[in-house]
Amino acid sequence: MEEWCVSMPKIELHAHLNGSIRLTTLLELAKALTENQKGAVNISQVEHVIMKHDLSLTEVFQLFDLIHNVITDHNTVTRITKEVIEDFASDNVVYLELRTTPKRNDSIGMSKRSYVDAVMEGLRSVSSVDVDFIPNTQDSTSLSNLPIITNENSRKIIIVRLILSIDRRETTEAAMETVKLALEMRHLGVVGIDLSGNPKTGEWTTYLPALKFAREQGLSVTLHCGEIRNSKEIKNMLEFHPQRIGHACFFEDEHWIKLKSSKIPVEICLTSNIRTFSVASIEVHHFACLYKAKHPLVLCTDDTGVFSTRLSKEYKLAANSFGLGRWEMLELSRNAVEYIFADNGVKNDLRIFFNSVANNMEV
Ligand SMILES: CNc1ncnc2c1ncn2[C@@H]1O[C@H](COP(=O)(O)O)[C@@H](O)[C@H]1O
Ligand SMILES: [Zn+2]
Repeated sequence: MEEWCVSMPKIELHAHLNGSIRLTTLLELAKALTENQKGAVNISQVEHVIMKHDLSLTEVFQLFDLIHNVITDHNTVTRITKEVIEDFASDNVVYLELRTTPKRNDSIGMSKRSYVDAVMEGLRSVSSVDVDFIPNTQDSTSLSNLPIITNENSRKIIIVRLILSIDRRETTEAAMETVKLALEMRHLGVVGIDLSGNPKTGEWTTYLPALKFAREQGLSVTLHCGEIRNSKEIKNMLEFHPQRIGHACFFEDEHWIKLKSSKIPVEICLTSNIRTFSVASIEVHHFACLYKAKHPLVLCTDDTGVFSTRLSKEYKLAANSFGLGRWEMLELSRNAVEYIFADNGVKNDLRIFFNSVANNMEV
């Protein structure tokens, strides 16, 4: 089962760059900080938090602060991007929407733009697999060259698009700057905007002007929605009708009704929800109910580093917990093609690709 989940081509639509850092890299970088830089970082604390199995949402956001204190300069951003892409590709993810919060740090001359440029440099510097990240003007991707069944010897190809995140700690102006940056960088593969960050912080309405502007300009929008109990926010977010939402853990009856009639696809992050106690146990996870109702769904990892997971593990967990067979898993993966933010050229190539995988599959 595990091997099958790895070999099956997959689509990842909810992965945060800094949360997907390799833990070995995080520790290496934390240890290499100079005494001066160490000021903000307590190494034994980093080690302690990394080793913990379950993390409350509060602890998760403390860990993100630690990670951000270690990943400060452009070269490090480039390095972790490269490693994250290699890790997703080795798990046979063929299409990845990677999201990250553009960060400004005046003391080292980092602007939101130069941060995203450093991410782009990371995409460019991957050499072990072919990375398709610049939208093609000829309406076709390198996927058309992909062998139908990936085997040991075939060279891997991964299509990567970027989503820029707004952190719930930011101001309306900072959010607007992120949206404008996304618009400027569309030709470089930026396809959407995400609202994330500690759900206990701030009001999502602070970002409404930026989110509305993004949508008016044709960017796709995904919102972290219902990570904590907040009935009014969930209701208003659904009324905004984003292209996708993430999590949907603390939904009440009226929210389920709204969600189901809206057909908004949900990015499901099983391990993340269990580890942060957002859902009591896998047996009662809302995946089962939405899957049964044939609601648009996509399995995602959220933060592979922080939650020690990979997309193949999420599929295996779903298969074991909800009794999905190989065919159902492939269908789940294939359906995600319909919810991607990239253009129709990419969508068509992925449809053709998954069709041939399905036609050649031995069940
Ligand atoms: C556990 N569930 C979650 N809920 C909300 N926001 C999350 C998150 N996981 C990650 N992030 C958001 O992504 C940032 C790290 O990646 P980047 O620095 O953007 O690459 C976190 O600081 C947080 O804002
Ligand atoms: Zn997330």
